Amino acid sequence: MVELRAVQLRLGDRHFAFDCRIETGSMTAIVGPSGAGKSTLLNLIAGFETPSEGAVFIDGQDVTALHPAERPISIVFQDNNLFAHLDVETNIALGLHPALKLTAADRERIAAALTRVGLAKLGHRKPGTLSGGERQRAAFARALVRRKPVLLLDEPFASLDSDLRHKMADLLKDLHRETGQTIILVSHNADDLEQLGATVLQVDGGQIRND
Ligand SMILES: Nc1ncnc2c1ncn2[C@@H]1O[C@H](COP(=O)(O)OP(=O)(O)OP(=O)(O)O)[C@@H](O)[C@H]1O
Repeated sequence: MVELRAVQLRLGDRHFAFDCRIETGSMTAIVGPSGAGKSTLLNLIAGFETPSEGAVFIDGQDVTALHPAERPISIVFQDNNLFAHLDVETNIALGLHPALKLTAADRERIAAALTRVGLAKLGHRKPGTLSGGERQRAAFARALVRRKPVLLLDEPFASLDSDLRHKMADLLKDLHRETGQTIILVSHNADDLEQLGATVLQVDGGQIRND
């Protein structure tokens, strides 16, 4: 499970205090008003923010001092963090092996992930030549090949039209069923959450709301 134990964090004049458990294998949606602290909660789990007090555990391991790359997670963020100078395929390959030493099986996995997100023909394009939705799908494909125990997504469907939103939500559901990963996402969209059947974690004023 993913656990935040008495975590405290200050960013500017904002104070965050999180204490919660997210069950292993669950699909959990972090919801709440703008500025509530949803992305901050995700950043604490990912390791982009470090608590001033308390600890973050993932599957029983204290990861509080670990760099994001050392944590058993993959991430899809709003800005989809793709490298602009590398083509889509290479961006995805980096999710598998930072040194890019790919086997034939790795290449097959990359091709399969691209096909699954509907980008089979765009593997050789640079992110700058793709639409926002295509970039988001490429970031999703990278998370697909990594297969870490925890998948974090911040507004993963934000720049997709409603048709594609549905398809990607279905894909996420299939992935969840197949891999049993713990999936934690931030979403503002009630339709997406209903479609995903996600367990809801309410954040407000920098804390978890328990009602
Ligand atoms: N580095 C920072 N320095 C100062 N304030 C920050 C910093 N990072 C975030 N904040 C503030 O903390 C609050 C929570 O931010 P966060 O991004 O977690 O909210 P959110 O719930 O994800 O909001 P949204 O739905 O609008 O994306 C916001 O008021 C934000 O301005």
